[in-house]
Amino acid sequence: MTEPEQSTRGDSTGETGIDEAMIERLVRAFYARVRNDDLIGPVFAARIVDWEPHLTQICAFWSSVVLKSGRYSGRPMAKHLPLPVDARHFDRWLALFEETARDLCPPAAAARFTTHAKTIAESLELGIATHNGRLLMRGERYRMGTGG
Ligand code: HEM
Repeated sequence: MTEPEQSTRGDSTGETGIDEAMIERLVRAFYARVRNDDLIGPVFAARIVDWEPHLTQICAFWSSVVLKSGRYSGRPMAKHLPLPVDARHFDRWLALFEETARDLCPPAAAARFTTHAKTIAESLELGIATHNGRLLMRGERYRMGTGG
């Protein structure tokens, strides 16, 4: 009674129809495209040896974000800080994500995923810039190798 958030197995968010199965389909299709991408594929290939545990974590992450299931308890910012990525990589990541969500999900669900992805990507890009000694102004993008 007091913990409604805990019982989300197979639950869906009413208006969008998002449930755990949709999240898993989206995550698998998205990372299949990511792995084939010439810009961001190599960044993942250099760090992820075994994809199944990664995909499990990412499904738990999206379940926590969208279904509020509390299944994910990692620290995504810390994992991204050392990565050699900037605005170009985030733009590609988002373009692939948006395209995959549009291909696989009903419009309201795709919009929901994409809105969250954009906010999180923006915060990761900001964190990475700061980690590399760049303080971004509002709306400014992080470009690697452009000095302080
Ligand atoms: C430039 C774009 C991105 C690249 C190249 C990238 C790459 C990576 C890599 C290589 C890892 C594994 C790190 C490790 O285990 O040491 C990782 C983890 C993760 N990524 Fe990203 N990422 C990007 C953007 C995003 C965005 C926008 C999100 C969310 C919307 C996201 C969500 C996650 C999460 C949740 C994890 C951690 C999973 C865990 O706890 O093990 N990533 N990412």
